[in-house]
Amino acid sequence: MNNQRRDRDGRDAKGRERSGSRGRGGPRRGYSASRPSERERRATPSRQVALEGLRLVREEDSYANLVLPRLLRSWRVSGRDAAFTTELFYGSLRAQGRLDAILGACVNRPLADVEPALVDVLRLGAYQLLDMTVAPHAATSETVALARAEVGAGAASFVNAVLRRVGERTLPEWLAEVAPDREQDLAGHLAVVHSHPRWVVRALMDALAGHGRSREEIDELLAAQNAAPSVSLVMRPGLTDLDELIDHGAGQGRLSVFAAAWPSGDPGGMDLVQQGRVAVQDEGSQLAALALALGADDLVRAEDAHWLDLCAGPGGKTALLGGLTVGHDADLLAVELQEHRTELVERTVAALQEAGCEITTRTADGTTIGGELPGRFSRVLVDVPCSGLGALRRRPEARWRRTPADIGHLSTLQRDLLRSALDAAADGGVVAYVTCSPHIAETRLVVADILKERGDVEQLDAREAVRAGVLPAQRAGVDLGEGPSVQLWPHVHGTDAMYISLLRRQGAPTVEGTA
Ligand SMILES: C[S@@+](CC[C@H](N)C(=O)[O-])C[C@H]1O[C@@H](n2cnc3c(N)ncnc32)[C@H](O)[C@@H]1O
Repeated sequence: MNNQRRDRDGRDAKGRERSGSRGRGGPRRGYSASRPSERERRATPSRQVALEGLRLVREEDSYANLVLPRLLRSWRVSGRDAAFTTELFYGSLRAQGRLDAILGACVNRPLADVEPALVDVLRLGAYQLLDMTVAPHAATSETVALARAEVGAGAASFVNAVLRRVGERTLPEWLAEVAPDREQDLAGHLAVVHSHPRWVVRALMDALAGHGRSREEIDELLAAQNAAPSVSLVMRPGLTDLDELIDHGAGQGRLSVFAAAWPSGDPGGMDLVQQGRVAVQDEGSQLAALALALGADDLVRAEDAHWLDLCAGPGGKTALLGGLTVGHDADLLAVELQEHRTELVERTVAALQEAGCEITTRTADGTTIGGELPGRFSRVLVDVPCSGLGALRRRPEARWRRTPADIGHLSTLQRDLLRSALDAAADGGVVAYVTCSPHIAETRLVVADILKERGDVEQLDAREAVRAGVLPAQRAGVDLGEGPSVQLWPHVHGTDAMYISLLRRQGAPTVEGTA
């Protein structure tokens, strides 16, 4: 199965893989036949919820960000307990590589030989001891109790012995012992210290250099990828405004003209979110959509009547584009390969459609749209499936799932989608090629290859177009690099590492009456 599809697309509404499972055929959990929801509820189930979340991510390949809210709801964990569980669960996933290096030094057999469920318990215990402000005796005794309840008495004494060894040193002391020497093996050192796979560290260093920044920024970048992102909201164009959001407790966004900042917690209960007038969306994603919907106004040289979103699910950028078609008197076609994701797009844009925006959705393979509707669209967004290496803040488990082989499969699909997007563009139409990965093979190399291959495409300077979506007060100060494409970074812009390249088609055949 295509890894990209499995990881990004092949899931049900609960975030579980639809078919096939990484856990299938692997070691089964041997400690309890029942799921937490079937077991006796405990007074403070925070750690049980975190453990069950780790199991679902490991065995069922679930997305952490979909699993956790569901578990918190079904276990009725809220307030400070929910905050504790969230930090423990996400933190243990992010720190997994570093924790395993430390645990490996405390266990007298390879960690790979320890039952996976027990490794999950050990990770939770070690994370509390080394990364959280939990009192050491509480961290150890609670984790031992968790092991006893979930695995058995023998497991409890094993966990007790291992965590006592872990607790003998602080995190810096452990890193000094288990991380390779920085001078001799920089990538290996950073991989342990910042808990990223070694190949990802290398790819990100290459990405920094390839996008005109310094490799020296790698520590800052990796640290930013490990920080929990603040919650940013997007206002659907025409459906709300900042004053209304401020009345609901939000603050002004940092960069995007459509952003608002949510102080803390889950904004999902807010009426504006439930009505589809506001949603959670990273400001980098907002800027990518706005670069095309607002910033390309002076770049489009075609009749500006038809817009296309070629990879639309779940519809976050579709909604920004769709809401802004109104001011341009245009319509928007949103294409998505996976039917269940087309349904998500439909839900996302429903309030905009009710407000009169002409948005049509369609389940189709985007690589064929250029052949089917050639030369029709004045603006095309192609937000391609990618490795997601720029969004690790919000997908803590993704770094452990991806492999270098994924990049090869993905970059072939990315090229095919970009070719189709360009074929669908009218003469003078603008295509925005977007990824949430800074990997050079998914960004600059894709664009460079397509530019080499086609004589009907010119690359535009995306910086001014991106700037058009930035709040006026920040415009002068925002560093958008050397151009012509824009690469955003968590450690520089506080956004996901979105890549945005604008291409204009010239000399496309004019198509009359294509529908
Ligand atoms: C990066 S996501 C798009 C995110 C979306 N633009 C948003 O802002 O919510 C890429 C999407 O492309 C879809 N996709 C993958 N292959 C595709 C194809 N051949 N044609 C159309 N869509 C495809 C995936 O299912 C996924 O929903």
